[in-house]
Amino acid sequence: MNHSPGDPPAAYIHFMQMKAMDSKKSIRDLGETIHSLLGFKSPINSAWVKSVCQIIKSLPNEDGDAAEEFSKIKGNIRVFCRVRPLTLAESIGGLGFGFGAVVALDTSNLLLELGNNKSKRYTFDKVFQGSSQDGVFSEVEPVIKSVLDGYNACIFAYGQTGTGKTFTMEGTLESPGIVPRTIETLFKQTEDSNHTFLITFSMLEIYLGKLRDLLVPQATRSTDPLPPCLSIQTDPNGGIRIENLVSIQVSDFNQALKLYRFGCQLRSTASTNSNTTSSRSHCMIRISITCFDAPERRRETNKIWLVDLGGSERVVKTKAWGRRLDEGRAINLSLSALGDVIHALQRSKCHIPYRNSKLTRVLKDSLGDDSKTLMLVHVSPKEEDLCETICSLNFASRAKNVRLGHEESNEVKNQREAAMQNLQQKIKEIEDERQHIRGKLQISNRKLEVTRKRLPLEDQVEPSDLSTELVPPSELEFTKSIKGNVRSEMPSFMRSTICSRTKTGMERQTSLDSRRKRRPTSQRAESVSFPVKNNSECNSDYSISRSTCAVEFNKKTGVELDNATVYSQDILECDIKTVILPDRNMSQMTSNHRNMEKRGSIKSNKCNSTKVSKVDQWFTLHKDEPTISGPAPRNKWVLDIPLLENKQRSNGEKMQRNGNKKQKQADLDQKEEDKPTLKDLFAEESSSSLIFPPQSTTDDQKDSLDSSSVDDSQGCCGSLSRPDSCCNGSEIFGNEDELYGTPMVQAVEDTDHSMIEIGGHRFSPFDIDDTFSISQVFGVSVQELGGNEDMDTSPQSSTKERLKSQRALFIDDLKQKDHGMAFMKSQETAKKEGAWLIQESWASALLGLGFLDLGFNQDFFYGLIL
Ligand SMILES: Nc1ncnc2c1ncn2[C@@H]1O[C@H](COP(=O)(O)OP(=O)(O)OP(=O)(O)O)[C@@H](O)[C@H]1O
Repeated sequence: MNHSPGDPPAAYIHFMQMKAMDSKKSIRDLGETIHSLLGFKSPINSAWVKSVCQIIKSLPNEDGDAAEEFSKIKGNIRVFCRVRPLTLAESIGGLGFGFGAVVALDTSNLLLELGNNKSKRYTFDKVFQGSSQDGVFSEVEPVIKSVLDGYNACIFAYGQTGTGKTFTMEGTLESPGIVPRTIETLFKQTEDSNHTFLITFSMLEIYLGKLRDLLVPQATRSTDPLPPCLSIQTDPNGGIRIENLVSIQVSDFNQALKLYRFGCQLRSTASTNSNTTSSRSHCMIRISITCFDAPERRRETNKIWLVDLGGSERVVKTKAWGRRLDEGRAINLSLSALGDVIHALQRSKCHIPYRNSKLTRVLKDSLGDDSKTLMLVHVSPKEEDLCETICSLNFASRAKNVRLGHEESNEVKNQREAAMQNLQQKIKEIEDERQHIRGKLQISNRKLEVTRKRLPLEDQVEPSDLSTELVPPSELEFTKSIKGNVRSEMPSFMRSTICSRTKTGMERQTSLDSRRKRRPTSQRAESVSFPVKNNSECNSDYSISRSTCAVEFNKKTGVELDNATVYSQDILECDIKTVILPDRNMSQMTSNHRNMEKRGSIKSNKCNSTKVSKVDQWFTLHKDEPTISGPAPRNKWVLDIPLLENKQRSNGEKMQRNGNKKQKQADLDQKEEDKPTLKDLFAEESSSSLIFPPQSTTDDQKDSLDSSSVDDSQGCCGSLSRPDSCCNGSEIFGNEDELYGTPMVQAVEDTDHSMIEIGGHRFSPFDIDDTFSISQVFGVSVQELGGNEDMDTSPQSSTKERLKSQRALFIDDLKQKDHGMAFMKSQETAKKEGAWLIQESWASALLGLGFLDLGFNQDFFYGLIL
C-alpha cells in the first residue's frame, strides 16, 4: 500500500474505525474506559460511573458541538500540538508504521498509549501529526493577521529537546518554518493594505539567563568593542521595551529574511545526546509594526514575538555535563518560570510572576490580557520519551485553559453598572448638599459680620480672641461659618457661652495659646435676680440672685493679670454667688448691679477679692451695705462658691499653683469640651458651697489647708476650711457631697416665650424633666432620688432628709467652732428663714415658671421645706 507523506496510514484508519465502534459500546464499559484512560490505580466504583453517565446523557449536543461551545469561551492562549514524525532509524527500530506511543486521533485530540492497554487523551486547538509546514502555518496565519489589526501576539514553540521546535519555527530552506512565513505574510498583507506600515526587526536570545542581541556580532577578539548590555524596561503604559536592543527597519521580506538568517547563525547551538543541532538558548524574534494612519487598529505600534524556546531536558537522560549542563538548567529554570506564569494566568491570580525570569519579563506584555498567544507544543512520538511527553502535554493543557480576557457574566455586569450608578447618584447628592451648606454658610457669615458691626466696641469680640492664630484661613472661615450658622438656628438657651463652648482640637489648642497671650477684654456672667412671693411665715418678698463676675484686661494700661487671675477667668462660670435679698431692695440691687456691669469698671485683678470683701463687710460689719453693688438689706444670705484664685493667693504658694495649673487647665478644657446641659449645669451648681462671714482662722487650719490637696471640682478646698485662709472671707462647710447650693436662676423673657436662665444658660421650662427639676434644683442628686437603697425612695422624703441633715451638720459645726453669737443668730435666722426660704423661693420660682405642668403641685414643693 503506497502512502503519500500526507496520507494517514492504514493503522490510523483502523484505529479510527475501532474508536467509532467503541463509541457505540454500552456505557457499561465507561468506567473501565475512563479507568484505562486516566490510568487510575484504584477502581472506579459504580456510583461514580452512574453519575458520569448521567452527565453524558444530559449533554445537549454531540462532542463536536460541545467542543465548539468550549472553544467559544476559551481564552486567548491557543495551543497547537505537533508530533514530530519518526525518523527513519526510529521506524526501523520497531515502531512499525511510524506511529508510536502518541497518536493524533483527529485534528484536536491526541491519544497517548501508556501500555498495558492504557492510554491518555488530550484535546488541543489543533493537533498536527504528519502535517506539512504549510499545514501548520495555515492554522497559525490568523494570529499573524491579528497583528496587523494592532494586537500584540506571541507564538512560541515549546517542548522537549529534539522534538522539532526549531524545525517548526525556522524550518529549512526547502520547508521554511513559521518565522520566515510570518515575515512574508506580514509584508504581503501590508502591501495589500491601504495603510502605510513601518516594520522593524529585532532578534535576541536568552542564553544562560542573559539577553544577547543576535543582530550584533559577538566580540571575538579582545580588542573588539563589547556589545551594549540589554536591559528590560517597562514603559509608562505597561509595555515592555528592551534597552539597547537593535531594531532594524525593514522595507521588504528579503531584508527581514536576511537579518533573520544572520541572527540564526549567531544563535547558541550545540550537539547533545538528544539533538545534534540542539538550541542552547531561547531564540526570540520581534517584529514591530507601526501604522500612523489607521485609527481602527488597536494601537499605533504593536509587535509579535516569535520564540523558539530551548528544549526541556532531563539531565539524567541527556547526560549533559559542564556547559551543556548549565545551559540545560538555565533553560529548565526559565521554562519553569513560564509554567508558573501560565499557571497563575490560568487561575486568574492577582499576582502573575512575570519577574521570575528574563523570558517571562520579556514576554509580559504578550502573554497577558489583550494579546494573542499561540503555543506550539512539540512532542516526541517515541515511547521512551513518554514521560517528557506527558509533562509537555500537561503543561500545554494548563496553558489552554488560560483565559486572558476576563469575560464578565451578564449578572456581574449588571451589578457593576448598578453599583456605579449608585455611586454617581451619591456623588451628586453630596455635591448638592455641599452647595447648599456653602450657601448657608455664606449667609451666616454675612449675618455674623453685620452683627459684629452693630455691637458696641467694648462688647465686640476681636477675631484674634477667637483663637484663630493657628487656624488656616480656609479652616477658620469654615469654622466661623459653621458657628455662625449653628448659632443662627439654635434656640438661645442652647447657645454656648464663651466658657462652655465646645471646641475642636485645633481650636482648643489655639485657645490655650491665646488664653496665655491675649485675654478677652471682658467676660461676664449675667446677674440673675427675680422676685418670688413668700408664702410662709416670713411675709417679706425675697429674691435669689447670682452676682456678676466681671473680668477686665486693660490693654491700654497694659495691666497684666497674674496667673491666678488669668486662670480664674477661665472658671468664672463656677464663681457663683447667690444672694437672698428682701424684695424691696432687689430692684435697686439689680439696677446697681447692671450699672456696674455696664461700666465695666471692676478691674479683673480686684474683681473677685473686692467682691468677696464686700460680701464679708456686708455680712460682718455693714449689714446694710450692698452685697456686691447697691445697698444690702438686712437678713440676707450670701451663698457663694469660693474662688480658686483667692484660695491660691491666700495660700501664697505660687509654685504649687503653677504645679497645679496644668491639671487645672486640663480639667477646664475638659469642662469646656462638654457642652453644658441643664443637668450638667445643676450638677455643677449643686457642688457649690455656701459663703459665710469671715471667721478667724487658726494656724492649724491654715496648715491643714496648705497641705491639703486641691481638687478643682470640689470648689476651693473640697473640705472644711477657714474662709479667710482660703477663700478671702468665704468659708466652706462640708465637702462637695455634703453641701448643696442654689443655682443662679433667673426668669427671662426670650423672644418667643418665657425662659429660665440658669448659670448664664437659658432653658425652656419644658426642657426640665420631673426628676431632674426636683432633684437638682434642691440639691439632691438624681441617683439619690432614684436608687439608693438606704434612703426613702420618695423624692420628697429624701430631699427633706438631706436638707435636714445638712443643716444640722452646718449648725453643729458652727457651734463647735464657737463662731460667735452674731453669726449664730444669723444662722438661726437662716435656719428659720434663710435656707428654707431659699427652698421656698425655689419652689415658688419653679411654680411660677410653670413647673406645675410637670405634675407637682404646690403642696409638694412646700413639703420639701424644713
Ligand atoms: N516535522 C518534522 N518533519 C521532519 N523532520 C523533523 C520534524 N520535526 C523535527 N524534525 C527533525 O528533527 C530533528 C530535531 O529537530 P529540532 O532541532 O527542530 O528539535 P528542537 O526541538 O529544536 O531541539 P532543541 O530543543 O534541542 O533545539 C531535526 O533534524 C529536524 O529536522
